[in-house]
Amino acid sequence: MSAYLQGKEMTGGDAPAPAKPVAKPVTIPALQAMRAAGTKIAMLTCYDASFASLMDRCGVDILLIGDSLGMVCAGHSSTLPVTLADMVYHTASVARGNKNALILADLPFASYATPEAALESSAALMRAGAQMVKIEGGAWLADTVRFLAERGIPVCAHIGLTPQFVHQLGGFKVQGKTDEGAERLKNDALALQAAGAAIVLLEAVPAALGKATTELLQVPTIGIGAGPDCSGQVLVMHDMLGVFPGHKARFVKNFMEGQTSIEGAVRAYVSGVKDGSFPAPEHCF
Ligand SMILES: Nc1nc(=O)c2c([nH]1)NC[C@@H]1CN(c3ccc(C(=O)N[C@@H](CCC(=O)O)C(=O)O)cc3)CN21
Ligand SMILES: CC(C)C(=O)C(=O)O
Ligand SMILES: [Mg+2]
Repeated sequence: MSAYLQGKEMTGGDAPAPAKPVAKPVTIPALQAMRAAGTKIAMLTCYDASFASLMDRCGVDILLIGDSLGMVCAGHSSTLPVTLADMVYHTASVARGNKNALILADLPFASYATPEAALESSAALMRAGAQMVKIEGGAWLADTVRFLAERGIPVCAHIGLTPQFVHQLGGFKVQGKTDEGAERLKNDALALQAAGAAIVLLEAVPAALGKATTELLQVPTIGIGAGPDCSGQVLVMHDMLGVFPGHKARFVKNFMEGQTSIEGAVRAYVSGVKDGSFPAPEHCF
């Protein structure tokens, strides 16, 4: 035995420290398993390498490079001015800071008008480090979802309040409030799942509809203003850190309150999602 090991044995005496759980990369099958096990999925938007490193360290499961960057980073009043080049730049930045979180990037406005355009735009994001792309729209996008999924591009389908449709919706308004609207949303979710969507994201819908849609689907759902019964939650990082100067939506909670660091706030968000305490009734429609 080497002197080094002998020395260790002589000073040792205590039981070996329990192995620190090694963080594993979050994969799409892992998200499906989390849904099956009832483990909530914690997602945050992220736009740069430093925050990616921090969020990854705090156990955020999915980092979303959201086209909300046009509003929170660039100061626009909607997400429409965001370009594919903007999304590629921020996706590559986040990917460089990340180790284990799954990287999801938004396809920006008008970059997925046809399946072929969606493939080309998605390929640019995947080359920059995205592992899944998100598109806004209902059953009309089923062919696009299938076209991407069949070619190795996992898709998150974003329904409910779809901010790229702000001009048709007449503002950032809660969706699925009527019986007809709720039925349409559920049918959209089923059609997108059948086309191969790996995740369905529900934005600004009544909590009861978030629950019903989640129960109807086999794939995980991620909610933002869609109640506590989705498989996971997402917030815009500037909202949960209380630094966005614009209008504060009902679903937003400032996790800096009661914390003394950004890392503390992100950890509070992750545990709030995981233990089901976020969203609370005051954050729901
Ligand atoms: N900072 C930020 N946070 C977001 O959540 C976000 C963005 N930006 N940009 C892109 C979209 C826009 N989103 C928004 C913006 C505002 C409301 C909002 O104020 N909703 C009203 C509902 C009003 C109604 O239905 O009449 C609310 O009271 O929450 C919702 C979603 C979500 N996304
Ligand atoms: C609000 C989330 C879901 C989003 O799409 C974004 O940040 O762009
Ligand atoms: Mg978006």
